[in-house]
Amino acid sequence: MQMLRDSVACMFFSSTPGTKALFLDYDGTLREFEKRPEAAVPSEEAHEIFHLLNSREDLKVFIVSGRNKEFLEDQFRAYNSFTLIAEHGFTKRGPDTGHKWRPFNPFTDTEWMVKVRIILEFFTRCTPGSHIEEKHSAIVWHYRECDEEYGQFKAKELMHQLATSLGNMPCQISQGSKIVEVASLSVKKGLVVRAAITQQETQSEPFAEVLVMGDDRTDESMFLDAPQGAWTVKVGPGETSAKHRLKGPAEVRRFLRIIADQKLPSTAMSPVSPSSKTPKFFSMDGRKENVSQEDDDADDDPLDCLPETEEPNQM
Ligand SMILES: O=P(O)(O)OC[C@H]1O[C@H](O[C@H]2O[C@H](CO)[C@@H](O)[C@H](O)[C@H]2O)[C@H](O)[C@@H](O)[C@@H]1O
Repeated sequence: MQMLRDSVACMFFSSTPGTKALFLDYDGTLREFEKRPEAAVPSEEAHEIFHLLNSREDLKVFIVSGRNKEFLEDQFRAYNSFTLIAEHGFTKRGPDTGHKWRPFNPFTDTEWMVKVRIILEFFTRCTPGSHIEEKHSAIVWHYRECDEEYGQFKAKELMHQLATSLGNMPCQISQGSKIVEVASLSVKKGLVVRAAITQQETQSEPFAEVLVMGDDRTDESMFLDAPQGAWTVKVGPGETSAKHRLKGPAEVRRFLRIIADQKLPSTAMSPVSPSSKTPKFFSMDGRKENVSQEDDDADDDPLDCLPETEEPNQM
């Protein structure tokens, strides 16, 4: 696995032909963690980057988050070219839904939440510092503010309790960053990526490039379901199926700023001219279409898109 190099950003310049897609997780990827979810809002610096990305007609930005629709709408409503995906793929809002929230699967069953809430309330009562976040299709037990060791111990116990109590109810239990989350079985971030790629293909304009960034276990399905030629980026440490890595949200924002600002740091040069490259196109069966040998090689070394005389800028 390689660290994501700055030079990869040149695949996402406006002078590169075709529409490019960015699938971005929120917590732990675009934003550092905070003790309470409501405190982790985008910084001014992040808003500047979102503003620049929003004004790029050649980019489609997808915020693929575990947050509920109210939070995402509050924070991202100014960016009307963005598609917002709430609760790991439960509902979405963007240009193609007329900026109205639409469920991905209108038959998502959430009746199991009543039973889960009772168990989480019991654990909250006996774990000082913990709290519950209730969403529309998922319910979360937070223990970031607990005593480190005791919180971890209770989280393990809760995972076990949920696994034995929920039987074959249509929900999935997962442990994220200082949270235990129970979500509807029919939601998965990877399905969002697949649907967007397929929709773009049916409009006869497959994405020229795809970038997927996430820090959490729920983001692994995006890495796995992304097309073969996609730039998949794990943010932070840990096992992953992503091909590249960045250290944390600050590096993610720095990388996105390079795309948004359209210049590579220190080299300050423009990317390869549009006419000198054939765009590579993705299809959902994992093959790349319309890919010349030259472009295939460019996948192996993104520095190929820079003029040969320049020194590469590596991270
Ligand atoms: O898919 P994401 O956008 O990464 O959302 C995953 C969960 O993120 C939130 O929890 C995390 O961030 C909180 C704020 O920094 C932090 O307090 C918590 O410990 C983290 O796990 C969110 O509250 C959850 O609903 C999301 O599922």
